[in-house]
Amino acid sequence: MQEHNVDVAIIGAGSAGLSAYRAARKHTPSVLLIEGGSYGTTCARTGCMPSKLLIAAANAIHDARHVEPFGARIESGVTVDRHAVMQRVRDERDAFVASILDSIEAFPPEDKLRGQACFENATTLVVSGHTRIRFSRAIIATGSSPHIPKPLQAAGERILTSDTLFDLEALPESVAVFGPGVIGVELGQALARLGVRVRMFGRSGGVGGLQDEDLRSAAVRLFNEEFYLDPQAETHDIRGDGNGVSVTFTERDSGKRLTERFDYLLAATGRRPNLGELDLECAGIETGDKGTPLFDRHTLQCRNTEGRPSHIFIAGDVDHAEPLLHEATDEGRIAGDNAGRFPDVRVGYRRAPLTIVFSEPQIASVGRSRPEIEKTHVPGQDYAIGELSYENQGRAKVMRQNRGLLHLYGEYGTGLFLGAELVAPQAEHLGHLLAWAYQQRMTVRQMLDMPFYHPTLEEGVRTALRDLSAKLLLEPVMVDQCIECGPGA
Ligand SMILES: Cc1cc2nc3c(=O)[nH]c(=O)nc-3n(C[C@H](O)[C@H](O)[C@H](O)COP(=O)(O)OP(=O)(O)OC[C@H]3O[C@@H](n4cnc5c(N)ncnc54)[C@H](O)[C@@H]3O)c2cc1C
Ligand SMILES: NC(=O)c1ccc[n+]([C@@H]2O[C@H](COP(=O)([O-])OP(=O)(O)OC[C@H]3O[C@@H](n4cnc5c(N)ncnc54)[C@H](O)[C@@H]3O)[C@@H](O)[C@H]2O)c1
Repeated sequence: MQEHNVDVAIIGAGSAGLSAYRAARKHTPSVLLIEGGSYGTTCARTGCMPSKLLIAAANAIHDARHVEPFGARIESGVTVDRHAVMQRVRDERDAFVASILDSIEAFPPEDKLRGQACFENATTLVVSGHTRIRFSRAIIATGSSPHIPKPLQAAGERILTSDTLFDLEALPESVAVFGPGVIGVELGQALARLGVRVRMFGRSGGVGGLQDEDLRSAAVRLFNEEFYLDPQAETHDIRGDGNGVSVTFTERDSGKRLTERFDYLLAATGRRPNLGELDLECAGIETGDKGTPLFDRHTLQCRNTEGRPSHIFIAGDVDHAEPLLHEATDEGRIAGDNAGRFPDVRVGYRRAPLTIVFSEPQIASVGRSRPEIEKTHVPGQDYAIGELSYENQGRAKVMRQNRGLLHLYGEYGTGLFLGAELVAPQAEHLGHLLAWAYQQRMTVRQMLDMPFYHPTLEEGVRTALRDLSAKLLLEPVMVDQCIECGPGA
C-alpha cells in the first residue's frame, strides 16, 4: 500500500469538494482531493443541469402547443422525437461535464487521488485499499444519493432515479412518479409536457418543498390541471417485471381502486447522505440519531466524541442541511478555508435562504417559512401575511401565465420582512428580488419605496406588499384598483 502525508484531505470532488479545494489551497500547497466515482459533479452529471435541459425542452414544446390563444396555429401539430429530446439533454449535459473535467485536469496530479476513501482512525484514511493517507485536517464532501423506500423496490429493474433517467435512449411512454418533492415535480411535469403519461403519488401531502398550506393547496390544484398528482396517495401494490411496472392505487377523485401499468417507476423520494462507506465510527466525530455528523453551520467544523471542535469538517449535501448547489459551494469554501487555516477557525458568511423549483408555475421560498415563523410569532398578532393571486395580474395575463399565488410574511411593530413563498410565473426572478430584500433586512416600507416598472410581474410583489403593509397597520387598506399603478398592477 502507498503511504502519503497531507495537510488537508478532501473526500469527494463534487461541487462542495472542488470549492473546498480552491479555498484550502490558498493556505497550503498540501491538499489532496479524493474522488471515488466519476469526476464532473452531481450538479452537472445527473442534477441541476440535465434536469433543467429536460425542463427547457418540455416547456418549449408545451409553449408551441399553446399558441392558438395568441392567434396562431401550427397546422400539422407538434411531434416530439423521443430520441432527439434525450440526445440533446445528454449532449448539452456532456458539455457542462466536460468544462468541469477541464478544470480538474488543470489541478496538479499530486493533488488528486482516485478511489473510495474510508477512515482508519481520526488522522488516517485508506483509499480503495491501495493508499493510506495521513492527514492533519479532513473535509467530508461526499454528497448524497437517491433513497428508494422498500415498497418501491418491488418495481425491480423498472425503477428510475435522477441518476439513471437522463441516460434513457428515448423518452418512455409512461412513468409513475413517486415523491412530489422538488425532483418529482420538476421531472414529472417535464415528462408530462413531453407527452409521457404521468401519474404522481405522494405520501405526506407535501408538494415541491412548499411549507405554507395555502400555497401547497394552490400548487396541487395547478399541477392537477396538467397531470395527475395525489400528494397523499393510497397505493396498495407495486409490481415490476421485465417490461414494466403495475401500480394499484385508489384514484384521488373517483375513489376507485385501479391497477395501471407504466414503463417505469421514477423514485423521487428524497436523497440520503453518502456516509455508509466512510467508516465514520473510526473518525472520532460525534453523530446525531440519523448517523449524520454534528457540525457548526457557520464554521462547518464537526465535533469530536468529547464534544469539542474537531479537525474534521463537512460540506455539501452530505451534511443534509441545505442540499442546494449554491449552499454546497458556500459550505465547501468555508470548510476549505477553515481546514486550511486550522486551528484559527473563522465564521463563514451564510446567505439568505432561497429555494427555487423549476416547475411551471415556478416555486420559490425565501427567508423564514410560515411554520418557522409560527414557532415564535402568533398569526394576526405578531406577524401578518400579504397576499396576491396572479390570476388577474396584468403582466401575467398579457403573457397568459396568470396562475399562482404569492404570500409575503411581515412582522408587526418592526414592519420587518420575514420571508415569502410563491407559486408564480417566473418565480426564479421574483424569488431573487425577495431574497435580496430579506438579506438586506428590509422593512415592508423600504421595499415599497423601491422602483416598480409597469407592466411587470414585480408589480404583483408591490400589491402583496401593500396588502401586507395594511395588515401590519402601517398604511390604510389598499383601494381595489391602484390609480397611480396602471392597469393590472
Ligand atoms: C435531479 C437534481 C436536480 C437538482 N437541481 C438543482 C437545482 O436546480 N439547483 C440547485 O441549487 N441544486 C439542485 N440540485 C442539488 C445539487 O445538485 C446538489 O446540492 C449539489 O450537487 C451537491 O454537491 P456536493 O458536492 O455536496 O455533492 P456531489 O456533487 O454529489 O459530490 C460528492 C462526490 O463525492 C464522491 N464520493 C462519495 N463518497 C466517496 C468516498 N467515500 N470517497 C471518495 N469520494 C466519494 C462522489 O463520487 C461525488 O463525486 C439538484 C439535485 C438533483 C439530484
Ligand atoms: N430546483 C432545485 O433547487 C432542486 C431540484 C432538484 C433537487 N434539489 C435538491 O434535491 C433534494 C432532494 O430532492 P427530492 O425531491 O428527492 O426530495 P424531497 O425531500 O424534496 O421530496 C421527496 C418527496 O417524496 C415523498 N416521499 C417519500 N417517500 C415516499 C413514498 N414511499 N411514496 C411517495 N412519496 C414519498 C416525500 O413526502 C417528499 O414529498 C431537494 O431537497 C433539493 O434540495 C433541488
